[in-house]
Amino acid sequence: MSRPESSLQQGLVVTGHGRHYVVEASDGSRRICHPRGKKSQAVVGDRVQWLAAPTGLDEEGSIEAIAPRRNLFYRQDAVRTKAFAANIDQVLVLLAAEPVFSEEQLAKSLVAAQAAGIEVLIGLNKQDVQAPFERAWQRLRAYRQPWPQEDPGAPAQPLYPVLRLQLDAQHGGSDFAQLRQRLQGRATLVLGPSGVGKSTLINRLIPDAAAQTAEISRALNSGRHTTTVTTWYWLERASGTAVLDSPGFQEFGLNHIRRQDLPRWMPDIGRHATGCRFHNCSHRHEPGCVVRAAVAEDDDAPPAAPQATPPHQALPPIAASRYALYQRLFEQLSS
Ligand SMILES: Nc1nc2c(ncn2[C@@H]2O[C@H](COP(=O)(O)OP(=O)(O)OP(=O)(O)O)[C@@H](O)[C@H]2O)c(=O)[nH]1
Ligand SMILES: [Zn+2]
Repeated sequence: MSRPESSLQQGLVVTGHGRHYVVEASDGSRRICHPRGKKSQAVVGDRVQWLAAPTGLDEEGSIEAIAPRRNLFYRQDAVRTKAFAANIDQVLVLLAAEPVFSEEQLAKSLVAAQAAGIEVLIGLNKQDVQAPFERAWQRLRAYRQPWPQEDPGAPAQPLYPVLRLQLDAQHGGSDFAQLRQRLQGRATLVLGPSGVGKSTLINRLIPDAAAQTAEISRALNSGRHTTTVTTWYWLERASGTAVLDSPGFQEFGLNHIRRQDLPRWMPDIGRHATGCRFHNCSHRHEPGCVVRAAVAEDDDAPPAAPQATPPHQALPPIAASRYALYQRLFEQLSS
């Protein structure tokens, strides 16, 4: 009996668990695929070539090849650093008035995203919980601080976009329209600690998300809670607008990042780190360090007048909390 040979097709990995992946074909249909061979480790967001099993034999396909990735995002568990998503345009770090967030976790996720060449934005949810929201908003002051751009003609931009959200309300919060705009045409990975409103956001953006996840976990038969799996949801396939739900970011790690590269991924440190006496200055104890000289006395002090010495003119000071984080991350990372 001769069977028709199936041919290679293009697909997108929309979720995966163990050695099972859900691959979406160009017509939107989805099926479970196994990777061919032991080494190929696909992650969500991978563009793959897959082969359908001959009709009538098996529903499951096989992943034959993974296309080169634009970027790759890592997370950390107790034992190792693991890639978990690829080809992402943007990371949204979602925080909330409550629970109180860890600035170290925030800084780490920003560093990881930037090191992967991915744009970032921060959302602060639960605007209705007023006093805690105000405290959290103040804690984000260094992140909201406008910085002059490298191009002297360009207007100053916040270190990171920080959006005020109220995701369980009809209006979505002061900056919800801006969030929608920033999501448009991009694949955005949503990161954030437990309880900040990630599910609320996903369900709001994708009304049938719960049904989709139920279907996927049935298909994968994972028997696990589905938020342990990163999943790709389309908001609008035609424009390439998608959001990716992800496991909580307490598992976040930076072991793949070299500590001497840290200033590149902490733009407030990096922008100042151009005039130190030693070219390999670690910005911790060296004489003639421009970074240490630029650290604000403390975070509650009014912003110091910009230093007038070129080439650092008009750069704002580095917040003391950000410099402390730099030191801590530097010590955590391997050389
Ligand atoms: N007050 C207030 N509560 C909100 C807002 N958005 C979400 N919540 C509530 O915050 C709680 C946590 O929201 P979830 O969407 O489950 O948070 P999550 O980030 O998915 O949490 P995990 O599933 O633990 O990762 C829920 O009780 C929501 O109803 C908001 O804007 N204001
Ligand atoms: Zn220095």
